[in-house]
Amino acid sequence: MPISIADLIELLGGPEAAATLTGVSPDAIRKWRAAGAIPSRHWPAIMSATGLPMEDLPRPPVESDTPPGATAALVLADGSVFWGRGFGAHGTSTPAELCFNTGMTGYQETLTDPSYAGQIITFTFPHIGNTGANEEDCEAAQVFARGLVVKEDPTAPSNYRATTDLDVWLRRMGVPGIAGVDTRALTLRIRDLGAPSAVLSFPADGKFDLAALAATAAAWSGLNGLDLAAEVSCTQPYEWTGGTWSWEHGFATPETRKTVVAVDYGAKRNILRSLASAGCKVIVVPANASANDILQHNPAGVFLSNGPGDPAATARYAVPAIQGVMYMKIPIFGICLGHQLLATALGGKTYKLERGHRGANQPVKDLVTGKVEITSQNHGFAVDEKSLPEGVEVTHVSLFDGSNEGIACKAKKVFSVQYHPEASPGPSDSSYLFKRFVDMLA
Ligand SMILES: NC(=O)CC[C@H](N)C(=O)O
Repeated sequence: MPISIADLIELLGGPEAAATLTGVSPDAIRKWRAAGAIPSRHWPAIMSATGLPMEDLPRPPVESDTPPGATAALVLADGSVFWGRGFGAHGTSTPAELCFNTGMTGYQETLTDPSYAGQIITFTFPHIGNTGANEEDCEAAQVFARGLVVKEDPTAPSNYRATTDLDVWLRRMGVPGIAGVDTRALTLRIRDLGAPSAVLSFPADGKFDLAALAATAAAWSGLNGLDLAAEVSCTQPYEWTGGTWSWEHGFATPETRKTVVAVDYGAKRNILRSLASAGCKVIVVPANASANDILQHNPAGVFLSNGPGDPAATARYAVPAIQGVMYMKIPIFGICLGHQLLATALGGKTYKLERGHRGANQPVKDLVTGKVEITSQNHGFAVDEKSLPEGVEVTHVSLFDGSNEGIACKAKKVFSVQYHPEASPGPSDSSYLFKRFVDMLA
């Protein structure tokens, strides 16, 4: 069966296809592209490998095309433009991976999750902002996401816990938002084309240079190979105090006994709170802490946090530290990026998912008990089960796409999950994992 250029490029993936196209005449490449034979997400790689100038990307409409009422634009690397109404902070985001999150609640926790560094978040739920914003529902002191895309304009908040509205809060956080976007069309595009690079622009003067915005997005190398944990981590060790929040009591002040060192690759606060509420005295150390830096606190256990970016890039310095801790037979628990790093330290590999998992309704099967948990998730990379060495057990699997969601190595007293047992936002079906970890500690 003859294979088309488009199939060939899809099959090889962008960079490999680009390499095979080196030496092919620019005119031929232009012709294929004009005929729609080159999937748009591979253009940047192919164009940079073949030396074709970026100006060859299709020209987006000129400035005078700004539709009436539009004050912000989401511009994708392929030059397509989604117009809307800006809110939050004026300005233009740095280029980022455009992803979507299916959560219906908890937008403030999602926005402050440091694992979203390097990404622009599209919410598929159309009404974002209804419950305003407050000081308590923050998973970090700032928003690391580079922009926010929503369907409806945020309305005035209706919630007794709100202290301000989403627009004002986002402005304070210095992050631009865009409303009025057809988020269903955008989500289908992200699903079908893979998470594209994009720039969100909400300029104070209302002027758009769309060609420049598209070129900025297209020139960005994407999340592959990027170590973002180092950018969002704390810089000095500190002790975390404070437990989880409840409606009756607010934040708990639990009694803590066993010392746990939590490596901060971009830790969400509710993980630290969950560890404290499970009885841990939590010492947080920076992402680049060595095994010695960790062990000097004499921990009963070590926790590896969630975090942004490509796990393979962070692994370069995180894996030797984790292996040093494992050598001392200290129990380890990892979540999300922490799961990917633990798997790497055990000899496994990670890869980028075709479609990331982001939302609060992700079914995961516990292969040990056969039970299904509905989980909160936010990841674009995953552990390759085939790469796991003997002695490492696969404990959880995604019921959406069969990808890995958890591992354990009993001999080494370590386990980890790809999803978020601390919820925030989302269901707390999996909160038992914090107790399981504490029960392992001497
Ligand atoms: N929430 C996380 O820790 C995300 C891990 C990693 N950055 C990924 O996208 O897969």
